[in-house]
Amino acid sequence: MSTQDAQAPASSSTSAQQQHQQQDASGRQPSSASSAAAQLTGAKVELRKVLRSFSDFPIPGIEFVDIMPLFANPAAHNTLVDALELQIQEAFPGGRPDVIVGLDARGFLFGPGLALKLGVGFAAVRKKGKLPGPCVTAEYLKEYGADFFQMQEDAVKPGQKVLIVDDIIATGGSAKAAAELVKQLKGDITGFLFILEIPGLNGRDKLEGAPVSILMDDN
Ligand SMILES: O=P(O)(O)OC[C@H]1O[C@H](OP(=O)(O)OP(=O)(O)O)[C@H](O)[C@@H]1O
Ligand SMILES: Nc1ncnc2[nH]cnc12
Repeated sequence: MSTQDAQAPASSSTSAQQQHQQQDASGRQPSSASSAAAQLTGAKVELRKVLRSFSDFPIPGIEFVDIMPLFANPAAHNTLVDALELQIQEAFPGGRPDVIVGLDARGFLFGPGLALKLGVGFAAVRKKGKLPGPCVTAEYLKEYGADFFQMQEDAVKPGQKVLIVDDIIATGGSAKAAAELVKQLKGDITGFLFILEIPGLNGRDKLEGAPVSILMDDN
């Protein structure tokens, strides 16, 4: 194991919405936008401290970023979901999506909770052979192998606004395949949201036509 051990972020369980409504230390009511921006900046700092990484997992040469500590502690989990909600408001000003599409398996850790918080539906992209009924299929290559993804044919309705979410973008192969599935279902992809990016793999270059937002982006 390397880097930091899991720590709970200092953040309280105050929701993003509640935080908007609080006054600052001087007693003035800060603008909702600047309050949200400050909350988001603080959350990113705290969440970074919680991540850890493992060398040579699952195969030699891969530096594996472990996101599980984000979910091990309720304060970190709450900070994450609040931060993702704020990131969506900041990065995708066109309004809420109709559906959040999350990728098997780590996109399932926070995608449904985020969809619930936004009051929208959640749809699953699963590895081949796991979903019953008629499905659409797309092949993809990722950082350490090839695979197939599927979605149920009725998971997204034609014209629905779709936000695709996953924990990590590495080569971008998984997210690209998820986008192909949404396009097969005639969904309208409004964007891609990731918690973090593995640098040096140019994953974003594979995702054309919709904005990409990364919560823990260094830029
Ligand atoms: O950008 P890419 O190169 O496609 O890599 C990113 C994908 O790889 C990881 O999933 P993985 O396939 O390891 O499956 P898991 O979520 O089931 O662990 C990660 O959760 C992303 O989905
Ligand atoms: N380096 C990495 N760490 C964690 N998850 C990954 N998925 C693809 N590449 C990864």
